[in-house]
Amino acid sequence: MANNSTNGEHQTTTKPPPLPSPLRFSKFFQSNMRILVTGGAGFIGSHLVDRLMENEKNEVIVVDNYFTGSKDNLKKWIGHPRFELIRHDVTETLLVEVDRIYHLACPASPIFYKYNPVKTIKTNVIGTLNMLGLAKRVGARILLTSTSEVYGDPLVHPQPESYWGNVNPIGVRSCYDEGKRVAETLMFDYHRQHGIEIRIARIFNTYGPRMNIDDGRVVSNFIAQALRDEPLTVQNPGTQTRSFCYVSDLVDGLIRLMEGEHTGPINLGNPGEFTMLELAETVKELINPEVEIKRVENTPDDPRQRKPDITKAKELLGWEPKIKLREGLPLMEEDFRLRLGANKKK
Ligand SMILES: NC(=O)c1ccc[n+]([C@@H]2O[C@H](COP(=O)([O-])OP(=O)(O)OC[C@H]3O[C@@H](n4cnc5c(N)ncnc54)[C@H](O)[C@@H]3O)[C@@H](O)[C@H]2O)c1
Ligand SMILES: O=C(O)[C@H]1O[C@H](OP(=O)(O)OP(=O)(O)OC[C@H]2O[C@@H](n3ccc(=O)[nH]c3=O)[C@H](O)[C@@H]2O)[C@H](O)[C@@H](O)[C@@H]1O
Repeated sequence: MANNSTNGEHQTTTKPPPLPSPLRFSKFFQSNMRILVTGGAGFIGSHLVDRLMENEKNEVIVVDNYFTGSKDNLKKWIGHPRFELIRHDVTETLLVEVDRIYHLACPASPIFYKYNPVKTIKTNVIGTLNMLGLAKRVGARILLTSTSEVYGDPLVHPQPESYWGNVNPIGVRSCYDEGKRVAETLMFDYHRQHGIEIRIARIFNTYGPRMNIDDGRVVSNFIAQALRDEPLTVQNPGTQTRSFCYVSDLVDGLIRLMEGEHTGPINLGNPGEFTMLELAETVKELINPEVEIKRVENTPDDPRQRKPDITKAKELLGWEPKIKLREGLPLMEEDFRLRLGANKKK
């Protein structure tokens, strides 16, 4: 079972990238970097937009269909002269003059991506094709937010980028994990065939403020449950593991990857690994020591373990996460308290 040998990073292209639009060289052109963020109204996307907007040389355009995202996440930028927000579904074509494309659009919570699996596949395949077509037409560099789910239920632990994965192609999660695998394939085919500048991040579970309260993912579920005095629902067996990365660390990694020299795929995640029972105990201790922990049925094909090998991110991007789970959970708790109107217990 070993690691597989052919990894994208070594497959170079001989074609030069296409030239940007002639408008880029016109005397009226402003020196700003124009950046498209698909899925920018979502959890990670809106934090990425905040960071990109801090640089006064950046203009940011967000496209989103608001399936799981919300204008609320971007309210501080609406009306800003360097910011534009477009209601658009990435399964339809789009033409905008941009230099960079951060392609995040895709529901990420298993509950939401399984809700309409055909739409999830279309978003991953047709959506990524459309964004690659745009990148080709305007000469933009494009970054795909892929996922640790491309490793499926991994038989190698921790997971390096060279591992090809253990994925069920016909299961209820396949719309997402196989969808992202095809999206990665498309990225490399456009790179080899058309010289497009690509970047691929394989993101491991990320958490933080602005996650939807009823998002269904484990960290947001446990925090909301603890604040509502509801039992923390640990899905069986409870020994399955995940590694949780705080969103500000992740955004830093995404920007380093986009502006660096390497195509990836590169794992971005926090190697701290916890069982779901350990996570529940930690949330209970930090947020509500009285809350009950309840065992519930799991869903099919739930990966049993996940932990990123981040050697490449360290060496090639000089990146590693700074915020530990015990530091990140209280930051998220504060945001959830405000939104739920839950007072702190003395
Ligand atoms: N959060 C994580 O732990 C994690 C882990 C691995 C990968 N990722 C990837 O990162 C990206 C962002 O994840 P997130 O956690 O912010 O999720 P999210 O659901 O909060 O954000 C996704 C955004 O994409 C939008 N969207 C969905 N389908 C669309 C479509 N067809 N057209 C236009 N917009 C569409 C949604 O409305 C939402 O604003 C996703 O691509 C996800 O696969 C996230
Ligand atoms: O890291 C990733 O690549 C992926 O991480 C998550 O996928 P998953 O880890 O399955 O997300 P959760 O729904 O948060 O589940 C994590 C674990 O917690 C368990 N869980 C979930 C919810 C809950 O209430 N209780 C509970 O024990 C699940 O069984 C699972 O074992 C994201 O939602 C995916 O979009 C992302 O691509």
